[in-house]
Amino acid sequence: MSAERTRAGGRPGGAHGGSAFLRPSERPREARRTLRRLLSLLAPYRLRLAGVLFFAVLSTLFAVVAPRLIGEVTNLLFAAVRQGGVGGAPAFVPWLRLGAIFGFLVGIYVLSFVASYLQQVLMVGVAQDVVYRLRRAVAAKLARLPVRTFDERPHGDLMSRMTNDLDLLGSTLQQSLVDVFTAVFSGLGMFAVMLTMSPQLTALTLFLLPLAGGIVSLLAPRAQRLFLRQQEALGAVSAAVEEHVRGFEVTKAFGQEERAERGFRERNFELYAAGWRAQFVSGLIWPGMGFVGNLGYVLLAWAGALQVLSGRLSVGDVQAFLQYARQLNQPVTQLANASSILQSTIAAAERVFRLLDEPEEDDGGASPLDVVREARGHPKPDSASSPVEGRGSWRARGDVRFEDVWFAYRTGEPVLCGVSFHVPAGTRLAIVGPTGSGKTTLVSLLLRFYDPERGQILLDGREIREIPRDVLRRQFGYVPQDAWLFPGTLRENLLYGRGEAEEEEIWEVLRAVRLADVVRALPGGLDTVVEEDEDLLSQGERQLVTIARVLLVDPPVLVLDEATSGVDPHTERLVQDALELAFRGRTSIVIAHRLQTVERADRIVVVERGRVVEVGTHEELVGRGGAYASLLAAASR
Ligand SMILES: Nc1ncnc2c1ncn2[C@@H]1O[C@H](COP(=O)(O)OP(=O)(O)OP(=O)(O)O)[C@@H](O)[C@H]1O
Repeated sequence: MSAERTRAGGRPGGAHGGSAFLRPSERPREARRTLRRLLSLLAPYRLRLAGVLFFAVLSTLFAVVAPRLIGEVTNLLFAAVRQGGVGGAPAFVPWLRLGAIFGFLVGIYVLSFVASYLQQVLMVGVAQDVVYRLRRAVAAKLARLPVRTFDERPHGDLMSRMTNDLDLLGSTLQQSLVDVFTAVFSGLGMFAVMLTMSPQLTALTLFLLPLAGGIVSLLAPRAQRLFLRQQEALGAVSAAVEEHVRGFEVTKAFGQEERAERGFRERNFELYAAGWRAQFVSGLIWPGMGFVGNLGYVLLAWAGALQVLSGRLSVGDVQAFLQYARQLNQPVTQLANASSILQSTIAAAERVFRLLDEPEEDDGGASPLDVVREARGHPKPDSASSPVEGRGSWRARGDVRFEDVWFAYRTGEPVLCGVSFHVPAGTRLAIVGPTGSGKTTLVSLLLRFYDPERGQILLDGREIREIPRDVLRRQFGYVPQDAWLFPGTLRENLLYGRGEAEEEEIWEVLRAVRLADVVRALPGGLDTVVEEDEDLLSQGERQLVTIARVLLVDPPVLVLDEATSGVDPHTERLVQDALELAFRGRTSIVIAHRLQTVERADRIVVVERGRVVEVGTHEELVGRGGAYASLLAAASR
């Protein structure tokens, strides 16, 4: 171990800071399997890792050799002083020999330093490469996960795979692994030298070494528990602060400042008490270890002195030995530290691998269904232009049919109960119903974010499960309720579903939805970067962008979740006009909130609690005086 590293490792923590073994570490569930998988990730870097090992051995040279050589210096000086007699000047000082030893020491020091540097460089490259590859794999995986996975987990949880877990993996590979290598090599090296010098003193050192570890194993679990409590208390304080800040106006409006402050004071005191205890107990560990270490040191010095007196060891040897004994503590604490970090890292890697192993959205167009259908003697509808075979070019006519569709997000809580309706190609369907009745779910099933539990959905007479997912989704242009533009340029947002288009075509669409002037007035035109939170574009203009996006794709079916938030009457008219343009010549399925949209629909489906309760045109349904008429009456109230 090089001198720098030894010093840096004097107080364990290394790159991760603090004493890792004092922090509660997570336990991986399948450590072996995860470790094997991690190693297989490292396999392509075999050569570079061999280099890391080689340089790790070299970098420990100084720590292993230096005390022995300095002991040699002591022996030479001691002999010279003895020759001169007590108080007299030494008769002969072997300057040449001393100079050679010091020169050698400097050489080894430089060599250790360079080796340590090269080892870092190699390891950083490997670590960054592995994490880069994993990050790409996770990103690709997220794109292939079914929507259900996102429902079932908090988004923060998934994001944390990408950030915290992969970061920890990177820094451990970069630092802790190197620490482990150097700790092992320097520990073994020093042990071997000590053994050659004095087996008795080595045995004594080995006996004393675990005593310091005993202090750690006595106090560390307690400290870990206390740190956990401190973390919980900190969480409670953060929650209180958030409440304070976010609910500031409500707290004030209801005159609850004092209550809020009292709550905060209590939690703050709990944090103070928990923090004090955790720091106190963990603070005992280092002095305790120091104390035991020093006692051992004294014992070793005494035993060494006895050996010198009996003529079995020289003074320089004992001095070297004492230095080794001191240094030996460092790899031991470093290993203890690294083992805790490694455990957390394996737990993090396990979470990443679990995500990578999540079942993906199947491709759709599952040929088994085709096979079954054909085996039963049903010809494939429209087989001349099959979406499976003509993957790239197939275009539906746009005939959509729901047949007795049942669906539940959670088993036993059906959201759709036997829904059936038909949207002939080129017609417009409005879906209306109270909030929570299942309108959005219908659209989610059509786009195959989820699959029905029973019944089927047909596009041009073909079960949508038989159509490859990518082909299916290309048939739909989706205008979501929330006109969300992702961070990027306006051009990228417009071409999101299309990839590329002629400049003129983009402007044509922009003119059609009457956005051209607005875009021209933007500082960067089409290349203006639109951020989520800034207001270069108004809400209505953002809606127009999402409509223009669909027009550029020109899909056979338009699915629109009509925005509920109102915009000014002028923009509202622009949006309506743009939508009319988008509806033209294609099948349209609209979750409608505006009367105007509903009135113009060829057919209206009224959904209530997951069931279709009425189907008909506006006039028919008004005349019937049923659910639709009540909805209208409620809306105009
Ligand atoms: N991802 C989900 N996981 C679990 N339950 C869900 C999920 N999405 C919707 N639900 C539930 O399914 C039911 C139907 O929801 P859906 O969003 O389809 O209704 P909606 O008619 O579109 O309502 P709104 O008009 O308010 O958008 C509701 O009870 C809702 O709470």
